[in-house]
This record gives sequence, C-alpha cells and structure tokens, in this order.
Amino acid sequence: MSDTIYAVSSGIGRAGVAVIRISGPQARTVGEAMASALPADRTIGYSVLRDPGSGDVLDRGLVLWFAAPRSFTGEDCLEFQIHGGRAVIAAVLRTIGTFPACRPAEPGEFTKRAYLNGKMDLTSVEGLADLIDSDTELQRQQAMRQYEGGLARRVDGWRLRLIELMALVEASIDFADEGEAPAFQSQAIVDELERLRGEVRAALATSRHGEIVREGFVVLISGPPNAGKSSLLNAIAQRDVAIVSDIPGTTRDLVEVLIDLDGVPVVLVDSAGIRETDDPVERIGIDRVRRRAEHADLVLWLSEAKADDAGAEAYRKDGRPLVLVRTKADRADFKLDSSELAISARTGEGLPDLIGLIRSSVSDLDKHGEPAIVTSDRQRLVLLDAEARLGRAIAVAPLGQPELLAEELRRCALAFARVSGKVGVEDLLDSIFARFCFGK
Ligand SMILES: Nc1nc2c(c(=O)[nH]1)N(C=O)[C@@H](CNc1ccc(C(=O)N[C@@H](CCC(=O)O)C(=O)O)cc1)CN2
Repeated sequence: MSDTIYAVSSGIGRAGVAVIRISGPQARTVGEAMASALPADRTIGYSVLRDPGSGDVLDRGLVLWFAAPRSFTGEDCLEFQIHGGRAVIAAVLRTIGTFPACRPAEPGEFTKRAYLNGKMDLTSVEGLADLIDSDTELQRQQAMRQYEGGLARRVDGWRLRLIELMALVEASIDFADEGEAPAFQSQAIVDELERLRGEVRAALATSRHGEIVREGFVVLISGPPNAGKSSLLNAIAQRDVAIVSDIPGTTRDLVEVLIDLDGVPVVLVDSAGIRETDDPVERIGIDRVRRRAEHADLVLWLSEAKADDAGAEAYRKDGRPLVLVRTKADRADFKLDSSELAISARTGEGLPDLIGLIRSSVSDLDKHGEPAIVTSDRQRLVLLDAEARLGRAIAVAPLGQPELLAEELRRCALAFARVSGKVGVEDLLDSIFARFCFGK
C-alpha cells in the first residue's frame, strides 16, 4: 500500500489562510481523527481541528474531502484550510506526521500520483508546471492550453490515423496468407503519411515561439566597465515597464531583471554581474545567468564613446544581433551620430526608444508568433523523432512489403505515444516532477 503524503500547498510564509493537502489511503483516518466530523464526499465543512493524542485544539478551519478516485490525485484526498500562522501550520503538520504511513510529500509528488493514476498525461503535467511558473499573461495562456490538452489531443488524433493505416496494411498481410494479391494502396498510404508529417512539422514550427514565451527573450547588456550597465538595468527596473522579478546575484546590484513586454517575458542580463565567486549559493545564480547570456537573443553594447566599441566586435563575429547604445546622454558635451541610440539612465532619455527596439527585435525573431503547440524541449525532441520515423515509413511504403511497413508504422505510433507519456518515459519522470515546488 502506498504512503499517505502531505504538504502545505499554499506557498511559504505568513498568510491569512494555509492549505494543507493529504493524499493516500490514510487520508480518511487522519480526517476522522483530527476533525470533529468528515464532510460528505466533495464537500467542505467547518471544524475544530485537534491533536488526537492530547486532545489540544490546534485551530478551527475548513475541511475538504474527496474520496478516491474522483480527486486531483485519484486517491483519497483531504484538505485542511487553516489559519496561516507559522505555528498553526507547524502544529497541524506535526500532528499529521504522527499517523502511521504518513510522510511529507516530495516536490511534485501529488502531480506524479495524478499522472500515475491516469488523471493527467505528461503534456498536461508539463503545462501545469509551466502554469505554476507563469509570470506573464502569455505564459499563462500557453501553459493553460497545454494543461488542457492542446498537444495531447492532436497527438492522439495522429496516433489514431496511424493505427488506421496499420489496420489496412495488416489486413493486406492476412490476404497474402490466403494466396490473394495484397490489396495494398501504397500511394494512398504515402499520401496520408505525408499529410501527417506535414502536420507534425507545422506543430514543430511553433516550438520556437513556445520557447520564447516559456524561457523569455534574453537581452545581454554588455560594454566596458562603468559604461552604465547596472544603471540601465536599475533605470528600466524603476520605470513604466512592469517588472516581474529581479534576481540579485548578491546584495549588490541587480544581475537580471525580468520585464513583461506585451506578455512576452524579456530577461535583461547585466554581464558585469557575471563573475567568479566562491560563494556556492551565489555561484548557482551566476551559472544560471551565464548560461542565459550564452544564449542571448540580443546584445546591447553600452559605451560612452565610439572609442570604446572594439569589444562589441566579438559579438558581431558570433552573428549575434547587436545594438550599440551611447550612455550618459545627459552629459553637457554629449554628441550623437544620427545612427546611434542614446540613453541617459539618470534622466530617462532614450529609454522608451530602447524598449521599443527590444520589442521589435522580439517580433523579428518570433515572426510567426502563433500560439505554440509544442512547449517543451522534451515534446520537441520526441516529435522530431516521430517526424524522422514517418520519413522512414514513407520510404518503405512503395516497396510493397507489408510486414516491413507495418513495423515502421508501429514505431511511428510508439513515438507519438511517448509524447503523452503512455509509454517509454520512465527515465524522464524524475526530472519532470522535480520541477514542481513543494505541495504540488
Ligand atoms: N483547495 C484546492 N484548490 C485547488 C486545488 C487543490 O488541490 N485544492 N488544485 C489542485 O491542483 C487545483 C484544482 N484541481 C483539481 C483537479 C481535479 C479535481 C477533482 O476532483 N477531480 C475529479 C473530479 C473531476 C470532475 O468532477 O470533473 C476527477 O478527476 O475525478 C479537484 C481539483 C487548483 N485549486
């Protein structure tokens, strides 16, 4: 019998109300022992919550009860919605932990159980993880579509069409056994396989947009020391663009700022923040920033004068989109070539132009911009494999060898089944569920 797992699902820190979720075979026992009465299935009740050992009243709260299998995890699920004080949460958690076979949930473990119990497929799990991580409106919309089966429905349709083809081909194998010529319409099969491959390719073509929405459009701010890189970041952080979050490398300057440009997350990275450090915690942050910087979609080279622009050449050689920005435009002696962009972090001059420029680079890179169907790397790789397998089936179909073709079609169908996690994903599960926070 599986353990019963429990966790605070409502986030860390002081809040008005905290939600504690309990899932598994002991959930009912915990509810009956701690609450004065368990509400009817799929209802909520107001109850005193006690420590059954001492009889102490821990809190007065709401109790939610979902009997298996109609629950988020597919198991018996109990919820205590209690007052959010740290000591209240600690006392309730401590008490639940005294029940046999009850233990704290790992991050993502509720969702993992939902997946293992057939409540969700893997694309839906990935959508849910993105939904919980979403900071901007576009991220929310993309994640929600995936959570609701955007890709899964399509892939199931493709798999069904393959299965129909397999039935045709296998029927022709049976006819051959009876000494008749195989009724094998290879051209019709090739046509259908090519239509399928076209649809898979069209879905794959949306993955770049999906990646930009999920990971953000990365702008690296580079240039000589004291060119005003941190000041620019700080100025943008304090202006009219909506700041979603800042991730300080240390207590000092900002290293990364995430801004929300029309729903597209744009990550501004200060290259000066990328430096060697002995602090292991800081290093994790810096490594992440460095990886982002290596994949920058746009480089802003900041300098006070043309003489300082030599360093920009390295980026240009790399083929990275690069924009030269003159800083400190409020200086009395400032002169500007008409081709240059000038800003002053102090007065705010030029900042709207700079933001406009970033906005248009986003739409240059992301020309299609249609909602993404493929939203994770895993999905992209599995579909690329399916596309290649369809290619092999297309090559084999005209050979008139039904056994061979049936085998290729079977492999295509397996590749599609891996997208939704019906088969062949065991080795990936840990990394997918580890993305979740505690309590999910
Ligand atoms: N308090 C609270 N709020 C929450 C959650 C939660 O667990 N607790 N959720 C947690 O993620 C989300 C809601 N997700 C849920 C998903 C499925 C079921 C559920 O009961 N599913 C049943 C019945 C479906 C139906 O009636 O249509 C099932 O799948 O059989 C409940 C919550 C968001 N809000």
